Amino acid sequence: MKTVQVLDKRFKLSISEEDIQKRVNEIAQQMNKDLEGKSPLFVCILNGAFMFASDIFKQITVENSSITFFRLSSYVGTKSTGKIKLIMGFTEDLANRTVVILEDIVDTGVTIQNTIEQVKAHKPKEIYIATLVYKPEACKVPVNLDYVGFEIPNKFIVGYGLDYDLMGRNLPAIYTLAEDE
Ligand SMILES: O=P(O)(O)OC[C@H]1O[C@H](OP(=O)(O)OP(=O)(O)O)[C@H](O)[C@@H]1O
Ligand SMILES: Nc1nc2[nH]cnc2c(=O)[nH]1
Repeated sequence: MKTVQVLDKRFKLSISEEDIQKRVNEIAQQMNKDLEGKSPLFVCILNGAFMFASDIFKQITVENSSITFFRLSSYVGTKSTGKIKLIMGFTEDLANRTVVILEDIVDTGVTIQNTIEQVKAHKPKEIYIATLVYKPEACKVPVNLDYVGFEIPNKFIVGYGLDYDLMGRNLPAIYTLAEDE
């Protein structure tokens, strides 16, 4: 399937399901090496990262790994509102833990920056950051990403957890908004 229609917009295939799975696998294997002996706590940023987090976490073999969920929201349609809303915070104790933040996308960087601040407030031992997709041209804040699946141009994407007006999250590949949309 080379193009998809999501609501009123057309999107073109940009990262295939096979390429995503291959890259996710590589990242998970690297994490298994880096996190050995650290009893890491993975933090999935809902909603968008649920698919990435699930695919990564299934392949984590590090002893005493656990996962929790944190929910923020800022996008409406294809645009960021610039304001982050905290919808669901942490219930776990992050103090002195190795925390691995799992994001689907770092775009302007505002969400990841906000997440890092909130995680830091809980005094973790260290923080690793993983994102499946990164838009370097769009990112407005300095952020140190430990694991990046794909660097992509500054265009709106959908699929593999990412939505357009709540739709399209179930697509197993990533699609980019068509040029003429
Ligand atoms: O780098 P930024 O410009 O801040 O954008 C990245 C964030 O945008 C999306 O979340 P969204 O606010 O759409 O919520 P959702 O995950 O529930 O779709 C995505 O899941 C990231 O968390
Ligand atoms: N669906 C979607 N959500 C985003 N959040 C930040 N950037 C994007 C994007 O390109 N697509």
